[in-house]
Amino acid sequence: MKKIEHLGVAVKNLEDSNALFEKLLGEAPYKEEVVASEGVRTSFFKNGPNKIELLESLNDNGPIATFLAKKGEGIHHVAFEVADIRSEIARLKQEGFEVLGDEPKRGADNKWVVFVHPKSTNGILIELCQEIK
Ligand SMILES: CC[C@H](C(=O)O)C(=O)SCCNC(=O)CCNC(=O)[C@H](O)C(C)(C)COP(=O)(O)OP(=O)(O)OC[C@H]1O[C@@H](n2cnc3c(N)ncnc32)[C@H](O)[C@@H]1OP(=O)(O)O
Ligand SMILES: [Co+2]
Repeated sequence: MKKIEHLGVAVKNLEDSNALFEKLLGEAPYKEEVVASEGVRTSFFKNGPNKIELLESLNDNGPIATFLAKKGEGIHHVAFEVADIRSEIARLKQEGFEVLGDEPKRGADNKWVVFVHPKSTNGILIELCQEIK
């Protein structure tokens, strides 16, 4: 793992939360992006070397909708940047982590992504991200 790539925050309303985080961070989001495969609409804020990803659900049954229904708004996942996502998938599986899927999938912000189930990581949903060159 190279660094924390972003913190994912589940929100009910992206426009309201964009305005709130713009006040908090002192700058506007640098992008908004729909990731239909995940049923999410996202916005990204840079904060020095770090990023915050806000996620609103596009449907009533996707991961963000389920999370919001159960836990309300808040930190949803921690994403790590990796150099080689496929070798990280193999390594983590070997180490006994529950990696969700054998292959990376296309995520937001021009990344290949995969997730690790929170039950194998002390309750934190982990995302691995590799830049798509
Ligand atoms: C990819 C675009 C973008 C990007 O950055 O590129 C994103 O980040 S998209 C983010 C949204 N997509 C995902 O989260 C995909 C991975 N998540 C999943 O596959 C599911 O959410 C999963 C498997 C983690 C949970 O789904 P499930 O249907 O099992 O929901 P449950 O509510 O039954 O959860 C089971 C169990 O896990 C706990 N849980 C669920 N989500 C989280 C979470 N984000 N953080 C911590 N814990 C979580 C939940 O409370 C349940 O625990 P229990 O003790 O049984 O109540
Ligand atoms: Co993310």
